[in-house]
This record gives sequence, C-alpha cells and structure tokens, in this order.
Amino acid sequence: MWRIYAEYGRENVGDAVLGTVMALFSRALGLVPALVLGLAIDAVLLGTRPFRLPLVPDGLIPGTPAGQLWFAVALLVTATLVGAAGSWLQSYGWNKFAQNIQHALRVDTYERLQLQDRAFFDQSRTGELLSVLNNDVNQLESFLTDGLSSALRLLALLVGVGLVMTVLNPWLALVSLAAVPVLGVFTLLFVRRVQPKYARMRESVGALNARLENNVGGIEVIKTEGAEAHEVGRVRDASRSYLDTNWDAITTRITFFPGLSVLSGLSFALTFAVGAFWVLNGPPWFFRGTVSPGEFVTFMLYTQQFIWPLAQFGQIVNSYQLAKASSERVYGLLNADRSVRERADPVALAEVTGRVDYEGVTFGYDDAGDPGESFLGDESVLRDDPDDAGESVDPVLRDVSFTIPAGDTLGVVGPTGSGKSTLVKLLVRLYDAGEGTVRVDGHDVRDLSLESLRRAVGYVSQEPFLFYGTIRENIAYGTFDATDAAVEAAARRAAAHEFVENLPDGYDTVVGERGVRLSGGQRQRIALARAFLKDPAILVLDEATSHVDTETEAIIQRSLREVAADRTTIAIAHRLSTVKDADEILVLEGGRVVERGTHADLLAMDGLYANLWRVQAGDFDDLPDSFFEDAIARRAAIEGNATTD
Ligand SMILES: Nc1ncnc2c1ncn2[C@@H]1O[C@H](COP(=O)(O)OP(=O)(O)OP(=O)(O)O)[C@@H](O)[C@H]1O
Repeated sequence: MWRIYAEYGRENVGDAVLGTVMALFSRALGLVPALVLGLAIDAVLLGTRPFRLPLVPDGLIPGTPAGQLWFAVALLVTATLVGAAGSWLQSYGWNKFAQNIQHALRVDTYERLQLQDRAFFDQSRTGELLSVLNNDVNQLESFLTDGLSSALRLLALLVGVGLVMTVLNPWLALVSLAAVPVLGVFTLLFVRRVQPKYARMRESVGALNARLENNVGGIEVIKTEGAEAHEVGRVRDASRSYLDTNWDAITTRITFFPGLSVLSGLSFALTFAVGAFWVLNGPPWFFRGTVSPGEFVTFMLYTQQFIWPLAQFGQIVNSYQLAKASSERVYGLLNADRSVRERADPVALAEVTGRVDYEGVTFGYDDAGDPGESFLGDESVLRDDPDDAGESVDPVLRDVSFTIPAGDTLGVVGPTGSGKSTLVKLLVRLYDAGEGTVRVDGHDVRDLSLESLRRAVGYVSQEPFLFYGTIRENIAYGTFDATDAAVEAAARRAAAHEFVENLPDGYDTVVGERGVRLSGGQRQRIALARAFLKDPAILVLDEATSHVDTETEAIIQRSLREVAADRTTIAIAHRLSTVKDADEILVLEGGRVVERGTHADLLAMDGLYANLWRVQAGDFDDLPDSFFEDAIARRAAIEGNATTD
C-alpha cells in the first residue's frame, strides 16, 4: 500500500498537502468551542476566573459579561463556519488525490496487463483479471481518500489535544491517555485476525467475477445445452463462497468496533469519575492542585474529542487492511513475470523483405511459463484445478525446420492438433520457442522489437476477434489512419464489400460484442480485410477462410493470389485446395514435419498428403486401410493429450 503512495503520490502531492493542512486547520478550529465554553462558564456565569483567551489580545475582549457572552457566541459561529470551509478544502484535496492515483494505477495496470504474453492469458481467467483492474483498484478509494488524512488528523489530535490536556491538568490527562496503549494492543489483535480474511475475501470476489464473466460469454452454450440450472448452481456456489469469506471478515470487524467503543467509553467514564471526585473532594491519590467545574467541563469535552476518534482509529485500520489486500493483488498483476520479453536494445525491422526461417524449433506449452505460478500467488483461484498445475506435457512442435524465401507462399496442412496454429504463433511471438530459432529476414525474432515484428506480420487467426464497434473501425483496427477508400478496397479484396454494402448502415454498421451480429464467414472476411489493409510483408492465414462457402472462397483465393504474389505468405488450411498452389507445402503430424514439397511432389509421394487429398476428393475407396488405422491412433493420441492439458 505504501508503494502506491511512493510511486503515484508524488505527482499528486499538492492535493495531499492541501488536504492535510486543511485537515489540521479544521481540527485545530475544532478545539475552540470547548475552550470557549469552559471559559464562558467560569468567567461569565460563575465569575471565578478572568475572560482571557490564548492568542487573542485582551484589548479585543469586551469588558462586560453580556459583551463577553456575545463574543463567545461569535467565536463559536466563526470557528464553525471557517472549520466547515476548511473541511471542504480537505475533502477536495484528498478526493482529488485518491481519484488521480486510482486513475493512474488503473491505466498502468492495464498497460502492464497488455504486455503480458499469451501464456499468461492462457492461465488466467478474464473475470479475475477484470476484478483486479476494476474492483481492487476501486477498493483503494476509501483508504486513499480518508485513510491517510484520518490517520494524520488522529495523530494531530493525539499530539494536539493530548498536549492541551496535559497543560490543563497533567494528572487527569494521564487517566485519559492510559486508554491509548490498551486500544493499540486491541487494534493489533484485530489486524492479525482480519488481514488473512480480507485477502481470502478479495480472492473470492475474483472467482465470482470470473464465473459470471465466463457464463455471460458462454450464454449460447448454456442455453443450447439446457444448462441454466447447472450454472445457477455454480454461480450460487461462487457467491456462497464470497458470502462466507466476507461474513467471516464482517463478524471479526463488527466485534472489533464495539470492543473499541467499550474501551473508549470505560476510559471516558474513568476520567469523568476521577475529575468529578476531584471537583467535589480535591485531588485523589497522589494528584495535586485544584479543578474548577469549568475546567472540568473543558477537560471532559477534550477527553471526548480525544477518546471517540481513537475508536475511529479502528475504521482507518480496517480500511487500510481492505486496501492492503487489494493493493497486493494489483501489484501481483503489475509484477507478474513474462516469458516473452523484448531485449533491452531490440532491432527494429525497417525494410522487411519477408524471408522466414525455422531452425530446429521445438515447443511445448509448458515452455511458455509455469502454469503453476499465478500472478496472485499460490492461493490463486485462477486455475480451475490447481492439482494439474505444472504437469509436463509433450512438445507440440518437434524439431521443425523450413525456409520461406521472401515473397514465397508456404502451405501448412496436417490433422487437427498437429501443431499448425502453434507454429505460426511462434512467428509473432505469442509464445517463444523452447529450442531452436525462428528468424525473420535473418534476425532471431527474439532480437526484434515486438512492435516492428508485429507490424511486419499480418496474422488472421482461426477465430478472428471483432471489437464492439463499426465494420469500418474493425477493418481499420491497427491501421487507424486508413482512409475510407482504403478500407473499402481491402474489403473488396476480402470479398466483404458486397455483404457490408447490404447491411443497414454499410461500413458504419455496429457488429456487436465480438462481432456476434455477423456470421462466422463474415467475421473472417472482415479480419482478412483488416490484414489486407495492414499490407504486411508477411501474411499469415490460419484457416482464414474455413467458415466461408466454397464459392466465396474462390473469390477470396483469386484476390489472395494477387495479394500474396509479392509477399511472404503462410497459409494453414484443412481444405487442401486452398494451399494447392503454394511454393511449398509442409505436412505436420504430431508436431513433426512428415512430408514437404509442392502439391505435385506430395501427390507423387503417395503419403499422408495424398491420402488427405483423396479424402477431400471423396475417393474413400482408394484409401489404404493403414490411413484409417493411423487416423484412429492419431485421434486417440490427441484426446489422450487433451486430458493431460
Ligand atoms: N494455449 C494452449 N495451452 C496448452 N496446449 C495448447 C494450447 N493451444 C494448443 N494446445 C495444444 O497444442 C496442440 C496443437 O494445437 P494447435 O492449435 O497448434 O493445432 P492445429 O494443428 O492448429 O489444430 P487445428 O487444425 O485443430 O486448428 C494440441 O494438442 C492442443 O491441445
């Protein structure tokens, strides 16, 4: 928590100083009424001491009792009004301080989150991340606004009122101040008990958010599977877990506050008893001196000002503990380690020719960061099944080597789960290869600046993501300064222009969250248009046309021939006709390159590719029995693998 003050407080220190000065000022003014009241009783009503006030010249004080009374009233009113203005400025300063810090922290945390590698997101639950970015950052508000200012006010009180009380009557002050160490010990006990409870409570908020976010995202499956009751049960469990952890913290907290009040009340009663005895019978025990009724009233009012805020100390400690639990989660995210990092002095690719080399590349998803480590520590609820954490899985790519000369097209085919998508994810460094090297234009991708690497590569994934917004915004995503004409030209190439034109608002049609208002094939064409508009040196198409009908695909293929003519292209496809004209085709099986060559070479080899080609041509009769046996074995291997993932 203190780190937040150190790192973010500096820029907003002016607001904090304003808040603090005003807090102390209004607190000091708060001392005036009691002093004036006690003086008025003794000087005006009882006439036992002269009407004199510290810091006020005697010349200003009226000589008659009536004048003194009105003077006292005027002082009371002025102190109240000026105190209120001071307290407004205090709130203004501290609220501004808190809001600005939260804003900066939220943006920094998001920026840091964006830098995380893909493996981090694979291991994290979206709802949990949102919970940290939102709930935990917001949770800091109460302490940032009030915590430090209240603590400072309290300190000023302890010192200020304590001093005044000591000056007024040191013996009686001793009786009142005796409560301080007792309350301190009591508070310490509370902190020890409540701190782990708050940490658990914040975790269960995260888990509940993750569950809710997951369910809203998966609403279609929930409905089509008729799983509503099942999901209500799971949400109930997550909510119950939050309720239980929160209730546990609440019961501790609600015992603490009355406990503090009792201790404060006892201390107040003790001071009253000793003081009243003193007024009536003279000093008790070894105490010395006299106490007038007016002094006694002043003293009791100060004691009240001193004791009850001490009880409020509990509130500060409580909001500190809550904020601490949240700040630990925020810093957990800010400090989370990354495996994909940029070198200190990365090479920026300027003129990209587009040569790509893979050299002995081996990769397994357990290379991509230890799934057992979470940014929230061991007790994280990020993983559904923590027992699986850290389990080693077989490499997904094994010793893969190939070269794509600049401007060539590489087709990648192979059975499902053979590692095709993984292969291209290493090119854009969504993950880093465990062994071996991936090079672009002769540079190891790990030496390149991520910005220049990703600018050089246009990547259309299997399930493209569209943002909530218009079609135009989605196509121009990443090429934010594109003109409308360029957007339209890219859409034409991706065979998207016609359907976009037929939408009610054309390019200004809002696609809904994740593009839900479009069909899968339409989404793919928007993503293709996005890549065409980016005009990268290397184009990666991962099943980029799998959802479009064959007729539309033919149109896209015609454009692609033109688009791919002068740039390096990697095309992954199940539909072999898509890659038939590639300069080279790699056939992956179980993460290994098992065949390579042109379409004609591969047919001539009469291996896996030739058999897959027969399958797609519908020539099942020409397939050897070994093809089916291998396919069944492959399925079993993939499914076996999936259960250990
Ligand atoms: N994020 C991930 N974490 C762990 N394992 C993964 C992850 N993504 C993929 N895998 C596993 O890696 C293997 C290869 O997956 P990949 O997506 O590269 O295959 P693919 O050949 O592209 O399959 P498809 O043709 O079905 O798209 C699969 O066994 C898959 O279960």
